Amino acid sequence: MWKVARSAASSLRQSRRRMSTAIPGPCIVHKRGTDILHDPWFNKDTGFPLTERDRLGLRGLLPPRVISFEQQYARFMDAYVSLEKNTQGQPSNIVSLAKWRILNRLHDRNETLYYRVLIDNIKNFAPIIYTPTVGLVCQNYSGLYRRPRGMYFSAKDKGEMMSMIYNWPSRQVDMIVLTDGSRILGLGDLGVQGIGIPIGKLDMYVAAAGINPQRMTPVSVVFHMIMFTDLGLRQPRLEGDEYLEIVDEFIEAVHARWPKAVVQFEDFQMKWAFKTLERYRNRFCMFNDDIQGTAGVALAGLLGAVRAQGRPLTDFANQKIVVVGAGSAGLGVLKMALQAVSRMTESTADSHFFLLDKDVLVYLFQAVLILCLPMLIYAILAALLVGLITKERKGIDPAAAPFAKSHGEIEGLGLGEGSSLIEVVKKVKPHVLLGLSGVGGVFTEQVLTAMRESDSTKPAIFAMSNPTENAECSAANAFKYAGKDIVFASGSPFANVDLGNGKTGHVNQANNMYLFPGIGLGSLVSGARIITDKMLQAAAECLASYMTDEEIQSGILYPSIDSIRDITAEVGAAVLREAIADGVAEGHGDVGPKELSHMCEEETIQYVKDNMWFPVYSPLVHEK
Ligand SMILES: NC(=O)c1ccc[n+]([C@@H]2O[C@H](COP(=O)([O-])OP(=O)(O)OC[C@H]3O[C@@H](n4cnc5c(N)ncnc54)[C@H](O)[C@@H]3O)[C@@H](O)[C@H]2O)c1
Ligand SMILES: O=C(O)C[C@H](O)C(=O)O
Ligand SMILES: [Mg+2]
Repeated sequence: MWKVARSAASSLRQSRRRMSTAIPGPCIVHKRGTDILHDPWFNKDTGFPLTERDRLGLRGLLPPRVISFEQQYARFMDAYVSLEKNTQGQPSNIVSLAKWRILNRLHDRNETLYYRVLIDNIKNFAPIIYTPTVGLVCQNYSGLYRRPRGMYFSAKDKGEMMSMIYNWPSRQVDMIVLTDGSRILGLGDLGVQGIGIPIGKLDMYVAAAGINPQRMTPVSVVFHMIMFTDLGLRQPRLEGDEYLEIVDEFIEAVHARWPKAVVQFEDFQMKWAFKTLERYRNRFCMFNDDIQGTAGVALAGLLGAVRAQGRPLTDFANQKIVVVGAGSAGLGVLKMALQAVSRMTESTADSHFFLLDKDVLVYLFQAVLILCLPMLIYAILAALLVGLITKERKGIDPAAAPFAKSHGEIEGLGLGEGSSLIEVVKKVKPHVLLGLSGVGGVFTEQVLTAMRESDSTKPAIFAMSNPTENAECSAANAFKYAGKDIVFASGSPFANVDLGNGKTGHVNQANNMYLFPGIGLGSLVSGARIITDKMLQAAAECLASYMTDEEIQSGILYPSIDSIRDITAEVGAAVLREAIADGVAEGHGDVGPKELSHMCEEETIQYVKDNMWFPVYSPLVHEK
């Protein structure tokens, strides 16, 4: 609480500095009177100057005293601090939802003020508007729903999408985050309630990348029934071609109206995540955040873990990495890691990656077991059937096949098909243990303790699953059982750990939030036709090189989220430069591809920064 109050004061000082340099241009508005007050984009609440009140027909509709932006800001922060005080001691879910509600009410009322407090206090507010609270919000979305935000497409809209797209009020849209709600964080299929995720991701786009909120759309495409959803259709999910036809129709409609919009696919279940990525990536400017954004963030962290051991980056090829969870994120990470190895050694034969997941047989047993056995027995049996993926495994997903171990590769270690996690860790002695399974606590005390025998001087534990309770282990347990010399990263935020003797176990947040805003922004301002592997690689390398050796030595692999706009500007510029080098940049607005290609590195960063929107009250000019 105290931290928020203190940072509010300093944020306000920073805000003033920024305001004094920025002269906001006028904003054309086609409405008057209460219509303006009810539009969060234009509304300034009590902040409308008297002359503007006269011009826009607002005189008498507001209390007479004009309250400055700074005062409004301070009042909001005071209310937030009071809420923290008043909810002290209450269960954390209740407190988090209360904080989300107060922010959401401001979002619904006055976007300029909302985004300013978000930008200035991103470290405190990211865990509320984004992971982990956003997961809780999605689970409770039907009850929390007050007013629409974003667009919704369902199976009933087949054949109508082209006209529906024109229902969106903004003429220009730059950024779309799309979900089908089928794999929301580690929480499963939440259907239409998953819309909370695109909303949270787009809030991060505004905060980190300065995407103008009037030029973005959160979208839910949902084609199914789910028991606890009040807001969705009560129908089975579409499958096969029927599903793809709908997504095809949606993406064609988007492209027809906004051909330069970047579309981010988010939280699709694995089969559709890969399928849609392959289907659209060479035709549209799109990417899948869970596969590609996560991969870049993980790779940056893994390279940091190599540096933390005092080894050259090329040693990455020798790192033994155990990945738990062969889903969209886990496979995305391994694919990018393998590309990095092949760049370093010109061969992938020597990579030392071990992948564990459920055997498909589990899925066959699942239905029977759930019906016949109590959940505890089911959980134990399911855990027993999770293990090392080898070429012996039947029905292996084609995307996982390149990482399946051959008998020859593992027999010397005494491992085989389905070897358990504890066996693998004990025998491989990995440098890195990385979880993207969505299952909380799979890095048990025994598994973490076995990491003490790692061949690394600084074993790395990445518990990347979200939200917090789905993390493979907590930060405290990681340091307690795996030792004080580990480097630790998690997808959801954990507090740093007090190691005693005045030492701190640093907690890194290995979350794709460090990359997706820069990938989206760099693609947008380069006018990229498509998003290539090299652009994604450039993003990851940029993030990896952001940290100093000193920081890395103290276990800090990622920058503080406080500097997310600067990071995003650099990542965006790296993506832009690679888009030019890769021949996919078509230019943005008045800036053509030739002009872009003549910019030096600093100029690209400045150009990206210049394209970032910053929330200030603009003078409103009424036009009929
Ligand atoms: N930190 C980040 O930036 C980030 C990014 C993407 C995804 N995630 C998180 O990672 C998790 C997985 O996401 P995904 O998109 O890969 O989901 P997914 O459903 O595609 O994959 C999860 C995989 O884990 C496997 N699995 C389940 N239980 C397991 C167990 N006990 N041991 C080993 N494997 C097991 C599943 O069979 C599946 O293959 C989610 O919790 C998600 O929130 C985090
Ligand atoms: O949403 C996040 O926090 C990261 C990631 O995209 C996820 O699906 O968990
Ligand atoms: Mg995601």
